[in-house]
Amino acid sequence: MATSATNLSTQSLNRRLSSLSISSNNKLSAFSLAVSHPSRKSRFIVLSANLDPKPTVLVAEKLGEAGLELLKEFANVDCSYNLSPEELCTKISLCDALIVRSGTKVNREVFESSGGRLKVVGRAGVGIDNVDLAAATEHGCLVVNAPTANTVAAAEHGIALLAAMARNVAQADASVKAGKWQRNKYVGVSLVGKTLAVMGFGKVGSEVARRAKGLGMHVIAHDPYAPADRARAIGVDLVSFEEALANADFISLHMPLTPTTSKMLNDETFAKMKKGVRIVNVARGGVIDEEALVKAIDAGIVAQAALDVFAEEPPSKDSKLVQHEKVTVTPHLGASTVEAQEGVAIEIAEAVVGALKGELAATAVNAPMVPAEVLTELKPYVVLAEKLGRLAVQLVAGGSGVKSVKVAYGSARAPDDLDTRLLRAMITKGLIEPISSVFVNLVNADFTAKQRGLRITEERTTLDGSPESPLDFIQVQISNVESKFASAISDTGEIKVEGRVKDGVPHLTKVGSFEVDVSLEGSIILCRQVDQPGMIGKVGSILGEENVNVSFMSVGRIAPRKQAVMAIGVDEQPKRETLKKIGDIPAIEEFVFLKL
Ligand SMILES: NC(=O)C1=CN([C@@H]2O[C@H](COP(=O)(O)OP(=O)(O)OC[C@H]3O[C@@H](n4cnc5c(N)ncnc54)[C@H](O)[C@@H]3O)[C@@H](O)[C@H]2O)C=CC1
Ligand SMILES: O=C(O)C(=O)COP(=O)(O)O
Repeated sequence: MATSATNLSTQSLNRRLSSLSISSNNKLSAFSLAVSHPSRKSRFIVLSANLDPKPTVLVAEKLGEAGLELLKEFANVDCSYNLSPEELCTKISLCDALIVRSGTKVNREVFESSGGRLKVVGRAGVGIDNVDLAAATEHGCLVVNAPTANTVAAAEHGIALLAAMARNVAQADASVKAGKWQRNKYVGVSLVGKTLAVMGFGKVGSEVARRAKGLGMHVIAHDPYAPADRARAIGVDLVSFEEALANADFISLHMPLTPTTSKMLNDETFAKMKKGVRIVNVARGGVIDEEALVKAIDAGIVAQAALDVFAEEPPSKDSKLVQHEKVTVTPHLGASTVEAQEGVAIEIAEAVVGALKGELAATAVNAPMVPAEVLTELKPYVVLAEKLGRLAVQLVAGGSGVKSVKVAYGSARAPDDLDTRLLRAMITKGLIEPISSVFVNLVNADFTAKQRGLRITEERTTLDGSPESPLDFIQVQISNVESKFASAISDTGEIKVEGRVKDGVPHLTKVGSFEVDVSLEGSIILCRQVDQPGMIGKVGSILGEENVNVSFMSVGRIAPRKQAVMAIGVDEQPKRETLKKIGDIPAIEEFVFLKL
């Protein structure tokens, strides 16, 4: 890896070659050019090009070796720890994926600086409060995490802090090392028979509860979203927030940091706690109002606290909370066991590699998670959905402005058995990409549609028949627009295209009110003509003369010798003159060429 910075002034632009990334075989793998433009607000525009077919993964915090090995099999891996925010923003334009732990803020500026190249952010752990999910989604960047591999480590650390706090282990240790022997000062309290309130009964919370029961504690839990049967199975009572506060001798926090949980423990809530309560936090510092905690300790409401996490990390050296003798602290070590870090590294490397390969991630945070078996089944319908979107939008006459799209799914399956989020996203992609420079994927589809004022409604028709295949047909209708191919307008006035999957291949089966049957591969010419003999031959020979290969032809007609629509699948894009020759055939009333 080499970095060079050279100043090249021009009249109006101040360009700076910000970084050069050289792959291990010393070939230039990518470059980025940072341009600061005086007339624009933005500090710089990053132009970058990837000259290496292998994607580049920036690992910005320490990751287990096994995960790095997995990444290296597939990508160029750049391990650069302790980057400043500016360095991260500069480097990111050369990266397809970024892997972080809790110590890196992946904010909006990071996504903006990536110049669209960053496709995946992998959080090697659970909490994604350090990643700006809205910005990621707006930039079409998938965020994945590693939600399971550090659960036990975090729960064990919670229990370690609970016991260490109750028996003053850290304070007594420091005292002995300072040459003292203060046996009376460090008398502790017992855990057995005490009530522990677990706040947030998810993966870590339930493992803490299980272990605390083993220590003879009475465990209650508060979690508005936890299933009661999971709590019952462990022998834990789910209670209200107020009940938990009023009854707990110990409170252990295990919820994510969200706008709702931010400063959940504050002056008001400390006042509702049992006098002498002890608090453990291995979740996120921000769920406690730290100033209020210091006050509650000094007022004798809270007897002790044991904290692994802080609102600001690292906390300031003179933090009253950290320095308080009744507070035991660790530097965010919950996930830091050898075993957990290996597990997390593998879990995140697999998720990031899968996402870079275009697979749908099982641990996606900002996109629908689609189980592998559902995906296999839906695959051809996903292709069909995108192609129908592409066809429909190309039928709109310029300037009409697409605002309202109705998608109808015909299926013999019960509505609950058909998850259409993936299909809707692909239709959106098909509708938007041909008419804009925006890149649409599963992550940003709904956001992009909303931003463009595109309203997509879905309707399902439950059909009789076999629920073996997930869908019978998909229809895309665009309302309140004119069409450049009038025959695509249905009886009810919308542009309408319908498709089906036949033998695993997506087919166009209806245009407006005309039934056709053409496989959706290559591109399509649609012609409306007066139904008469010889039309297929005439059009076919014009295309043949111009060396355009016809893959499929189908004619749909209202009645013999009346109007018909001919759909012709072509492998190559015909030249403008060739299309004109088709249009000049006297019986052809209108025609359109559609790129798939
Ligand atoms: N200190 C460390 O190194 C580690 C910290 N963590 C943190 O621990 C926390 C829990 O992680 P997991 O159990 O894996 O997550 P999880 O998602 O399995 O569980 C979180 C639970 O909190 C509940 N919850 C959400 N809002 C709540 C509210 N207002 N009140 C009560 N409960 C609420 C959810 O329903 C869920 O059951 C997260 O904040 C995570 O970032 C996790 C691993 C290591
Ligand atoms: O997984 C989590 O939520 C954690 O807090 C662990 O953080 P870390 O990966 O150790 O920086």
